[in-house]
Amino acid sequence: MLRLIDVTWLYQHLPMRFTLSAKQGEQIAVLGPSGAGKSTLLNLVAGFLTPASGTIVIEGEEHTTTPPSRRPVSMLFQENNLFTHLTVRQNIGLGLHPGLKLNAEQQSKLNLIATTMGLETLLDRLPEQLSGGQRQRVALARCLVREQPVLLLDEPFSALDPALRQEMLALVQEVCRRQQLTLLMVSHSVEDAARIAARSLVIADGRIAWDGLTRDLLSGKSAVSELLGIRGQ
Ligand SMILES: Nc1ncnc2c1ncn2[C@@H]1O[C@H](COP(=O)(O)OP(=O)(O)OP(=O)(O)O)[C@@H](O)[C@H]1O
Repeated sequence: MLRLIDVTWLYQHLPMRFTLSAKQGEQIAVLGPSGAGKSTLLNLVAGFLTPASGTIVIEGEEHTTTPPSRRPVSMLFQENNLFTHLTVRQNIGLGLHPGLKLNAEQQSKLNLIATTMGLETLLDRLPEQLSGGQRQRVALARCLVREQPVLLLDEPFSALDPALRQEMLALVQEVCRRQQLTLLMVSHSVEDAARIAARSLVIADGRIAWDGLTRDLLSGKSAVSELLGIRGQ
């Protein structure tokens, strides 16, 4: 369970305020125009930004000022998620232990997630020896191996070609269902959002301008559809 109560963040020109409640295991797409505050919302939940006021509750505990590493949250960015001098195995291992001292149980957890994500033959490669899709797969594996209940994805697959993007979305959806993860995923594509999230938020000018069913957005019937460039039939 995730709750944001009047969480504010002040950039000089754009005060932002978010109130939001998500059930455990709920998948939510975060949509809206460029510069509206989508990444800011995720960064507040992850703890990379500390709110000026308001309250953040995750899994029944207040985390408004908890540092990112101590929040029950994993976050995946659009790019630059991996350490270039570390192998795939080490990059995933960082999700389990910052000093990479893994015990037997952690080692087997790492191997299991690598197999689930189809990375078992790539474990000794460096990121530069991987394709863009494989790199994001490794980054996602590092998030998932931490087994945190909240997963935040900030346009994670937008640099990938459409077929690979669909494949990654299907993978995320399956993992979220299996592990009952609460997902917030920023996307520029309502179609991508619809594949993975029944519920969407539309952020505009630092506020949640709309919160409802993704299919209502897609149909173009909602007042905010226009904001996303969707026209009703
Ligand atoms: N560190 C910062 N200092 C000042 N302003 C910032 C900072 N980071 C972001 N902003 C501004 O805050 C606003 C919201 O940024 P944010 O990155 O949350 O938007 P976004 O909806 O994720 O946009 P995009 O879709 O383009 O990634 C933008 O106007 C941005 O220029």
